[in-house]
Amino acid sequence: MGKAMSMNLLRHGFKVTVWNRTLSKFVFLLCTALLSQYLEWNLEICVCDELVKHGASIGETPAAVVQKCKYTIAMLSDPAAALSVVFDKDGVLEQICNGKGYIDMSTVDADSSSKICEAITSRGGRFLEAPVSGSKKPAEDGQLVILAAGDKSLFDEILPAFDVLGKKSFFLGEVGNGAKMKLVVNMTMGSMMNAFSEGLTLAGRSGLNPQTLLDVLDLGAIANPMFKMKGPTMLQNNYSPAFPLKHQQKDMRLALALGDENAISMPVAAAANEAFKKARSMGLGDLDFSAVFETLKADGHSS
Ligand SMILES: NC(=O)C1=CN([C@@H]2O[C@H](COP(=O)(O)OP(=O)(O)OC[C@H]3O[C@@H](n4cnc5c(N)ncnc54)[C@H](OP(=O)(O)O)[C@@H]3O)[C@@H](O)[C@H]2O)C=CC1
Ligand SMILES: O=CC(=O)O
Repeated sequence: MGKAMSMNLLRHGFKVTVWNRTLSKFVFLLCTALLSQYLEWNLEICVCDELVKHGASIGETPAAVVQKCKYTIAMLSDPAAALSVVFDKDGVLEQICNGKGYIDMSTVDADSSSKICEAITSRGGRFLEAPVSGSKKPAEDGQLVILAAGDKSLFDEILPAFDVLGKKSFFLGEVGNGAKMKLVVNMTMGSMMNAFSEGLTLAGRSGLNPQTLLDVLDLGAIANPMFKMKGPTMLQNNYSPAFPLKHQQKDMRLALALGDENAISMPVAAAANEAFKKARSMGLGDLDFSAVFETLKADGHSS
């Protein structure tokens, strides 16, 4: 996601400095690779190297990026990564100060976002959480839906960048609201994906053509872009990752924790989370979240 979003900003004339944890790993590995000739290490340069070809500069650490830039955008896997990039050595806090803005677009829980906000603002910086809805393709096409909350003045200043990254930016008020909105959306999406997988499996096992099911669904009241896009690839057992399953399971887990805090019973989401956990235990975590379909195949045929 970070790569697609950076590429988009570059295409639209923004000056971009990038940092990725793997790049620092690569710098170290390259020296060793000269001796050991492990070719796969050369692949590791891709994430940032391609961006550099399109005009990006490289920051050696998160702190170096913040030092150089007025606005820093983070797009990281989960709460642990988001916290680490801010609080750890060479992290954002070492350079954030008055006049600088930090925008975290990762999907995290409201508590982690609030912790980051407090740390940034206590050093004089401004903070916005801005998780996004939409996957790799919408990120490449600048069609994300941005769910921002926090510092309104920072939101207004960063809007030209959001307008490039997304098709619509919502400002949802105080920090935490963007994180919560994103988790509610992905909890719904994850539950839908499981119902869809069960429908495809039931159709196939009961003697119907699953392709015909896709056509029927697409003409009715529950037609939606996700079924339309994922259905055909799922029927081909193609789970090339757009939204990694491990991240969908993380979002289910965080949404269930939000339900817990608010005493909301969510049996459907809880069952969906179990299915995603099962998929992870089957080694499918790095595939697209639609690979949860495979958990039903693993159950075997009934007579
Ligand atoms: N893919 C999608 O369709 C969408 C994803 N999202 C959300 O966006 C975020 C990013 O998703 P996506 O790009 O798909 O995920 P990826 O797994 O492709 O990328 C995760 C990034 O986080 C970095 N990272 C992980 N742990 C750490 C750490 N401890 N310290 C520093 N960096 C770390 C990784 O670095 P490294 O390369 O070194 O591993 C990588 O750059 C997630 O929160 C996800 O839920 C939101 C909408 C859509
Ligand atoms: O978070 C994933 C998405 O597709 O949105």
